[in-house]
Formats: sequence, C-alpha cells, structure tokens
Amino acid sequence: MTETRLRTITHSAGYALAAVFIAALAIQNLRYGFYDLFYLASGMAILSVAGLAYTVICRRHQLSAPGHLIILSALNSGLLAALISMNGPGISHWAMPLLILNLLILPLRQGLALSLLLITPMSVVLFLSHPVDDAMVTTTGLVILLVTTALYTWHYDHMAQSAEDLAITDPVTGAHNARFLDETLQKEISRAIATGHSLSVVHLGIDYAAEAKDLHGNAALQTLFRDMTQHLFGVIRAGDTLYTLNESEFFLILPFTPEEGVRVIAERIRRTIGEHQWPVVGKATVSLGCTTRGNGDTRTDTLRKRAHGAMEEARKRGADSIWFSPGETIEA
Ligand SMILES: Nc1nc2c(ncn2[C@@H]2O[C@H](COP(=O)(O)OP(=O)(O)OP(=O)(O)O)[C@@H](O)[C@H]2O)c(=O)[nH]1
Repeated sequence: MTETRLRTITHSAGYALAAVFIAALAIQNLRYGFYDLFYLASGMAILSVAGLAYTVICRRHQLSAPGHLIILSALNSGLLAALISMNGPGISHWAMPLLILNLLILPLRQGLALSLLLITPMSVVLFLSHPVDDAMVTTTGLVILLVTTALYTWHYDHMAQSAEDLAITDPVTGAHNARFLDETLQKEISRAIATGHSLSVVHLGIDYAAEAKDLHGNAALQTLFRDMTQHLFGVIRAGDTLYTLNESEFFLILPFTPEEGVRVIAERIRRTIGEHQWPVVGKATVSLGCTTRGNGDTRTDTLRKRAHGAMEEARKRGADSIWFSPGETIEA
C-alpha cells in the first residue's frame, strides 16, 4: 500500500471517529438542555465531516494538503473559545479527540505546536475557574495523552524511515541499490529538463572481477567492492549519488555536470582507483562509461543503456580506461 493511500485511510478514519464522538456529545447536550454546548458540538462535528470530505477530495495529495491545518486550527480554536466563554461542565475533555487528531493528521511538529496552543491556555482557564485538584487531574491527563501520542508518532516516523533506508540501501556497501536508481534518475532527468541544467551519468565496472573472484575468493571481491564504494564516496561531491548494480559494477548520477565535467571526474576516479593499494587484491582498475543528457533524452533506460554501452566500449579498448558517448540531440 502506498504512503498516500495509507494516509488517506488513517485520516478519514480519524475524522470519522472524531465526528461520531463529537456528534454523540452534541446529542447528549441536547437531551440535557445545554443548547450552547449542543450548537458548539454540532459545529465541531460538521467541521470533522468537512475534514473527512477534504481527505477524500485531496486523496492524491495527502502528503501536502494544507487544508488539514486550517480545519484542525478551526476545531481547536472553536473549542478554546467555547471553554473561555461557556465554562460548561466537562468541556475540557473534548480536547482529547482533538489532540489525537492533531497528531494523527498533521506533521509531528505542526501537530505538537497546535496541541500546545490548545492545552496551554486551556490549563490556565481550568486553574482559574475550577478547584485546583480538578484542574490538576484534567491538565495532567491531557499532557500524558499528548506526550504518549507524540512519542508514538515519532517512533512510527522513525520506523518508517529505517524501513525505507533498508529498502533502498545495499547493506554491504551502504550505497543506494539499483531499485532506487531509476526513481532518482527519472527525477533528475525531469529536473534537468525543467531547469535546463546538464546531467551526466557514469557506469563503472571493476576490471577482471571474475578472475579476481577465482583467484582470491568471493569474500575478497566483496571486500574490494565495499572498499571501492567508500573510496568513491570520498571522491564524488555532495549532490552526486552512487548506486551498486551487482557485485562488481556501480552507477553514478551527476547532476549539474556537463560533458567536460564528467570527463574530469571520470578521469579522477580512474586514476585514484588505479593508484590505490587495495587490501588482499593489491592493484585494481576500473572501466568507465560516461554520457551526458542531450535535449532528446527523456527516459532513464536510454541513459542507462548508453552508459552501459560506453563502459563495454571502454573495456574493449583495454581495461583501466574511459569512454564517452554523446547524448541524443534534437535540433530546435
Ligand atoms: N558531479 C561532479 N562533477 C565534478 C566533480 N569533480 C569535478 N567535477 C566536474 O569537473 C569540473 C572541473 O572540476 P575541477 O577540475 O575539480 O575544478 P573546480 O573548478 O575546482 O571544480 P568545482 O569547483 O567543483 O566546480 C567541475 O566544474 C565539475 O563539472 C565531482 O566530484 N562531481
């Protein structure tokens, strides 16, 4: 299930439960003849239903829907205004579903800030208008609920982030894995088209990897691959991204890098790897296939195939070398 769909379901459920809870409060107040509170609760229930409708309408943009902040701010302010003006019995308990809703729907910091903006003045009003022990019990309950929900949300966000990191990172080398490559490359192609900046890529393979494996064993090749990853991380600049394709090949995405630039960085990589003394295997070299996006290149597979073809061409011309294939250009 995608994150957007998951959020749509949880947000809709949150608003729906809040609407039912607040509508029940409205009916209860109607029965007891507390008409002010009945109108307040009805207004809040209608706002919760509006939140539900907004969630469904914006289901494709759940991650960046600004309307939630407006709806929840209105719900929080309505409750606060009612508490100050009506001072009805038990009205402070209505804050409980709102605190949970704030943290369920908004980003953690926003939800926490809005909840504190609700319970801080609420506590002051409670201490001024109720016996101290009653005010203390209610305030403590609200704070415990807020802290517990915030901790749970924080914990969940971290777990989700770690799961995503695991899914896109090669556990042996710490570089991104091939699964994440196409997604990032497509984003970079779109960015290059939108901004007009250059974009280059490099397909890089360790020379004679099969022979090294036969001679030194699989563990030695893995160690070489891991060490080379660390070496490459040290050579490339911030903004460049490194991917591992299989046990002896890498891919580099170099945003804002023209043909002259990719030739410079490829040569630097080739030279520094060739000069390095690697544990177990001693000397090692790489072949690099480079290409720069032309204005006709809009697809990831075109760039990937061309970089791969360039690496094979470099290999054919002898190991420890670089080959550059120009991008596809369409005359304007
Ligand atoms: N993407 C990328 N490009 C590089 C890198 N190193 C060099 N280049 C490209 O090669 C060009 C010349 O690089 P250098 O010879 O290091 O000269 P420089 O003027 O110090 O490079 P910068 O200040 O990094 O732009 C740069 O403008 C880049 O286009 C790198 O690590 N990553």
